[in-house]
Amino acid sequence: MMDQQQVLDVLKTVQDPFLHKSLVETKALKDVVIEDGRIRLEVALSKQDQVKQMQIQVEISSKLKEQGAAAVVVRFTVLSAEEIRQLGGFPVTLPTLLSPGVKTEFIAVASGKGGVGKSTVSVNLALALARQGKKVGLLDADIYGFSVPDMMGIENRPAIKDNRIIPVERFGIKVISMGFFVENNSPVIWRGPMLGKMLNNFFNDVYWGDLDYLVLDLPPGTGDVAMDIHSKLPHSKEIIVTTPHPTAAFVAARAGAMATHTDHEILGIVENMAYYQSKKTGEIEYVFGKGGGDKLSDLLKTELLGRVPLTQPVPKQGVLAPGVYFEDDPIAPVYDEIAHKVINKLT
Ligand SMILES: Nc1ncnc2c1ncn2[C@@H]1O[C@H](COP(=O)(O)OP(=O)(O)OP(=O)(O)O)[C@@H](O)[C@H]1O
Repeated sequence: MMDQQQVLDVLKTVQDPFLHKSLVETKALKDVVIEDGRIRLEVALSKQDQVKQMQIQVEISSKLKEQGAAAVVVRFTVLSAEEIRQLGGFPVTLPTLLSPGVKTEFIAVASGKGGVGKSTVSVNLALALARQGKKVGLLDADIYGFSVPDMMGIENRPAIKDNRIIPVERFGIKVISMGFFVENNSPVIWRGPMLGKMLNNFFNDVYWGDLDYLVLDLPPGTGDVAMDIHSKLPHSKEIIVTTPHPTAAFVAARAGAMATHTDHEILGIVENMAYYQSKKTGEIEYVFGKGGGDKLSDLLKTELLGRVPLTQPVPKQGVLAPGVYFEDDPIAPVYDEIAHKVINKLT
């Protein structure tokens, strides 16, 4: 007569193919029913992969049959991101080419919809972190709508050394963007699997070296690519960018919901284009409405990290970087304050 202990003894000898730990260590067994020698199991793996599932199904069922089971049915589910995190995450944590021994925090910048200033916030947060003496990388993962190279005025391309991509350095930040890999700003028309591969390359083949923070400019919304990144980076922390309009905050809440769904901790909200202050009279106008940032932080039970006013960066003589608020720009302290809060939260 088969019993649950025999099932566990067998699962001890079968490994999760991605975590390389036994299915007992990963607490993969979610349900088991044994009736007249017939066994029905529910097993959670760390990723959904049909080929691996088939192999494991064959392995488990042949081992249980050797023990006397008459029939074995295995149903597969996926471990939650939290379970994976508790197990120490995937052995190959992304990006793999970070210097060993250095703890890099991933900060993903997300938004509910396009055009709210997600890339602007990513770039200027990266710069503000660097101003505080941190080693910072910036990954423009907005694959369809990359804009970081233009904003930072990057004209050169990454070098390739020993089969690895070396990020371009600009203002002390190591930058990688899809824009470096397309000709003449041509539109990216790739579909899901190719994009997934490109992202893997960004994570795996780029030599990031020594980083304290890797800021990720995510694609807007909750589409496939954003979802993919969420699941690829189980440890990343998120900042959500919204405009002050309450409806925009409502849309941004969806990006927040995706973050929480994938167990990403939300560091806080940045309300961009929060108000316009007249340079002549000092009068403040709420051009895009008011209260969106507060509403979103209430909804997501997180902090409002900062309000960035509507204003163009002051150009720096001889430097082309139209999206950068340099250290002497009146807006720089707003970003410094946001960076300061982020550093405190992550320390
Ligand atoms: N606070 C601001 N004041 C004035 N202009 C801004 C501000 N923030 C962003 N912009 C401008 O708004 C436009 C959209 O910004 P940005 O590209 O950062 O948005 P996005 O959310 O990343 O958009 P997408 O998702 O489409 O890439 C840019 O031209 C940018 O320079």
